[in-house]
Amino acid sequence: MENFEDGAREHLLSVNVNENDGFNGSESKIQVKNLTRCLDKGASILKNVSLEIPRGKIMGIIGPSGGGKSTLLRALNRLWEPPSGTVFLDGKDITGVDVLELRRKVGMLFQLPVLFEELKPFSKTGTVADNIRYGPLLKGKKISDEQVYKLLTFADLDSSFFNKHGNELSVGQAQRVALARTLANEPEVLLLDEPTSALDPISTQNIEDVLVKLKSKGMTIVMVSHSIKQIKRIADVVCLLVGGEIVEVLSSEKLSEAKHPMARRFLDLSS
Ligand SMILES: Nc1ncnc2c1ncn2[C@@H]1O[C@H](COP(=O)(O)OP(=O)(O)OP(=O)(O)O)[C@@H](O)[C@H]1O
Repeated sequence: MENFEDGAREHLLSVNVNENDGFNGSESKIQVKNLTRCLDKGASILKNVSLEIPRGKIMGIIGPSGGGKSTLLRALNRLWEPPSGTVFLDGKDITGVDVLELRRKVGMLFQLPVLFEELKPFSKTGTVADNIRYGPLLKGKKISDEQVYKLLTFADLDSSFFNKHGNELSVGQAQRVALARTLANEPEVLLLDEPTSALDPISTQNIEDVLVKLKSKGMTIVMVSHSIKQIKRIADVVCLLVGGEIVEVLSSEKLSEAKHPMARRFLDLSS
């Protein structure tokens, strides 16, 4: 953590590690129990999915297209509203938690970053700094310039980005700003839906490095990726989702030992 100075470290650690919450490192941060999503026409996107997402680790979610990966991820911060009694954060049913509070705790980064041009009622300019400040301002907290610089540094962006606008950034830079903006909310969990699929290898590595740093601070990370290589590089645990069902959960070193025929086929064709 050479670049991340004390203030910002405290800023993140204060929310990521809570010694008194009754869990230890080996227990689940998120539990999914018998989660099903059916479409109006009767088809199921998710079929009775149960999953333990370990605290302070990176879990990769992989599987063929249309298998329900994004739907599962979106259920974890109620971008899709799961039925009550199916998703728990620190043992608490997330459908009983205020949705904005939940989304601060469980932040999400998408495949293509979108920076806000106008941030009513706080700013009309929509600079990188304005974007980073937006989440905390919504709950009445103004973060200082110094904290913004520290979040930029943490996301591997130098201070020249502070006053830039979204249209001056590459997709990779915008993705790192989006990450800094999410981190300004001090999330405990980070959900990522193919966050590097639009990025070049160097930008991809920058994002992966930041994710590994966040994990080392105790953050729980859940990442959907189509890259088996990426999953092997950074994930601790891998969940294989095929046709709306979890067919295997393995440590990433044991991915090649997956037994389910569809999972095997997917892995063979992807490697
Ligand atoms: N709101 C919706 N209404 C109708 N069908 C939906 C909806 N959301 C998802 N689906 C369908 O559910 C299935 C699973 O979608 P989902 O995006 O979760 O899969 P995925 O594994 O993330 O796919 P990909 O890897 O292609 O992104 C797909 O067939 C999709 O078309």
